[in-house]
Amino acid sequence: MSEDCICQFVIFGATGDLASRKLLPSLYHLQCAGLLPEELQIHAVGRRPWDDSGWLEFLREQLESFAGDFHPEHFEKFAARFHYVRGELHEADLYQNLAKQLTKDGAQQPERSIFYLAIRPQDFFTVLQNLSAAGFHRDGDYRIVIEKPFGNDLESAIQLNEQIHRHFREEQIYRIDHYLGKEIVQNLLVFRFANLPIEAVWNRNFIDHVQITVAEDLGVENRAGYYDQAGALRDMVQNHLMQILTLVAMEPPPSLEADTLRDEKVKVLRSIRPIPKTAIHAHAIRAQYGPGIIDHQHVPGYADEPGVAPNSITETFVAAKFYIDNWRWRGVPFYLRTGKRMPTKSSSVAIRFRHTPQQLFRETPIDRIEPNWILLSLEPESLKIELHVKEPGLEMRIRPTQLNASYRRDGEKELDAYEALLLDVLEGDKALFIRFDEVEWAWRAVDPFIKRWSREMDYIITYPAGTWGPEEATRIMDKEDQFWRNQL
Ligand SMILES: NC(=O)C1=CN([C@@H]2O[C@H](COP(=O)(O)OP(=O)(O)OC[C@H]3O[C@@H](n4cnc5c(N)ncnc54)[C@H](OP(=O)(O)O)[C@@H]3O)[C@@H](O)[C@H]2O)C=CC1
Ligand SMILES: O=C1O[C@H](COP(=O)(O)O)[C@@H](O)[C@H](O)[C@H]1O
Repeated sequence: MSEDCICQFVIFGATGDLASRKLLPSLYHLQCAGLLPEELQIHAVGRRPWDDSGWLEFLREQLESFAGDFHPEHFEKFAARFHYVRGELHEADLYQNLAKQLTKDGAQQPERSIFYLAIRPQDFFTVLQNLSAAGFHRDGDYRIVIEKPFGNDLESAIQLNEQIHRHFREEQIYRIDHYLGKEIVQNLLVFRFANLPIEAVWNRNFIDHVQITVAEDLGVENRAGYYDQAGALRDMVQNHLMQILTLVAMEPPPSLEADTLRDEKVKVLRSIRPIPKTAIHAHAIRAQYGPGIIDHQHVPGYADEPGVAPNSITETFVAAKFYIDNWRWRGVPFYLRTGKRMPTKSSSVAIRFRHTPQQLFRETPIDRIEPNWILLSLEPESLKIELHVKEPGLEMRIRPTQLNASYRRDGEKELDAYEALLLDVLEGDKALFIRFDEVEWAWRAVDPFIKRWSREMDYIITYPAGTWGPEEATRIMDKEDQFWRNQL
């Protein structure tokens, strides 16, 4: 066994949606690419009454469904790394069994290990406390990967952080936001800071508004246990969308070192204008999907999904407006929107520029002249700039065209966000993980909505599945000529 290899990887919540959809396929792809340390053992923790063979059957099914390419010969080697550990998260037995399994014969302490918390946020602390009591403490070489949302609101996030620090050192904590592992999200930094013409117009003098959309066609699937408590604001806005916002809005950092980047991101979050209690409805709208049609198939509404509480008013859609009160962005609205059961999976940053000061080409009706846009699509990946050109012919009519700056060359393969971030955890590289002050200031930005909505528990508007959300979502826009950009 190589000396500096961290060779024990424990997944809490190994039977959950995150594990099935993302973690297990990513680990499997790393296996296929020969990127996992030879000695790595993976301990799958779940409460289902299985032995190793029951787990392996489940593992195979999940990989066949979600890994894309299933190779029996890679699977055999991958499967050989696994052990199933059955237990309830709040019972000490589980951790004692784990400690036995991770302690070599004759050793005093369990081996160096990574613990991945792919569980509901309300269980994070229970697990950490139990781990610490079982001997996986701050003095050993243990890495803890904590999923988002970190906490349930500002207060609980601060409390959770304090509690964690009683048992573990900050260096041991990897707060993950997998959007930071997406290459196109990282490409935002390159686009902005490696291109002089872009950075020169990236401010309030030229930009009318910014839209960040993360749309999913999936519904809640089988994860109501987690989602019905969380809702879209906590699940997506507080973390993924806020992280994208910081990368769009931040100042150039002095270097790409993890902490200098985080310092700049925190400055953005601290500059977000606090939303007064009386202005919540002008700044945000929440909604829940009803029944509808996606891909020609009827799908049920959220209220009829398995595990959703009767009369749940959990939001599956949020549109919100933020202002960043600094020299660069004062007065420019940032519109954020996310939803489940929208027509398609698509995530984007759409930046609309102001109109030119003079309308010279009068043969094109003024209401048909859309200002320039920069359209950065995270999924499917693309980067476009929308400009005007002259329509061929005698008249000076203009029409929009798109410059496509998409950057992936044929054959260049996308590394999945989780693959990249899991490798970082194995290598101990924290550059793409979140510092607590980022979490804290992101909660401060969304906390006014949480507080207000927690007092409005009797009603939520709905939108038909397969649509771009409720029509009311344009209500938060500042000007009549602003509209959600659905097609890029
Ligand atoms: N799903 C996704 O796409 C993503 C999820 N995340 C984050 O991952 C975390 C988990 O989400 P997700 O996987 O969707 O949630 P799920 O509800 O699908 O999974 C929760 C997991 O915890 C297990 N569990 C729950 N209670 C206990 C218990 N008392 N004892 C033992 N095990 C228990 C469940 O076991 P069982 O299967 O038996 O119920 C399941 O394996 C959340 O923080 C979420 O924000 C982050 C990015 C993407
Ligand atoms: O964190 C989460 O992200 C997924 C969407 O991730 P993506 O990489 O597929 O865009 C979302 O489905 C889930 O609800 C949320 O917890």
